[in-house]
Amino acid sequence: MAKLQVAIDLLNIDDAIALATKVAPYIDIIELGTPLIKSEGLTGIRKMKDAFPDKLVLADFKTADAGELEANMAFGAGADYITVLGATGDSTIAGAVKAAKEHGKGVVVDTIGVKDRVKRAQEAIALGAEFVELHAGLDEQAEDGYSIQVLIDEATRAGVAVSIAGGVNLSSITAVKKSGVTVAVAGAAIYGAKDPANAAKELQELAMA
Ligand SMILES: O=C(CO)[C@H](O)[C@H](O)COP(=O)(O)O
Repeated sequence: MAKLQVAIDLLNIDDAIALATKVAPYIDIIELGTPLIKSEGLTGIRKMKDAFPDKLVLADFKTADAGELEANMAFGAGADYITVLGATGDSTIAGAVKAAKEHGKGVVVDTIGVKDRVKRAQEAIALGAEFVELHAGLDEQAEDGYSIQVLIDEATRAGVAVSIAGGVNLSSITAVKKSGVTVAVAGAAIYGAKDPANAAKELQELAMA
């Protein structure tokens, strides 16, 4: 059974909260996507956590430096998780982990742009990350020949707690879940659906099957 995370890549917090209200019954983790955080800042995190105090809120900071400082900012605003780039140095991850321990929260390391995602995932878990996102970002997904299967294969051999992000949808969720992920991340498959609540419900049913 995998948890389901909705990645909200909208630009307006009121729209994001309206979407989260529709899908919350089927979702474990509400992610404020990087564009949403750049648009709305820490106030957006506060508003989302205030609206959903019983849900886990993930701030997709994609932190590249000043790990402890940025993690303190995110956790202080109410986030339960912050993302830190796997491509950055170990000390940045370690700094964010230090802040997470002080707040009783968690660090998710995002492997976007990392060549050897499995090796970096194992290193990140050793540094104290709660789980690692095996991630093909929106640009990589748009490249010719992209298939989520590469992430599914990596999850199968990672041997550590991972999520998959990058094209999780109703067609791929069963294979994603079977790969043993801790969390399946779905963005466009939910916020771009005609009926986001129904899309989230169907994804959750398959993630739990
Ligand atoms: O973090 C992200 C981009 O950097 C996206 O939220 C993540 O890739 C989700 O993608 P999708 O919409 O394909 O589910």
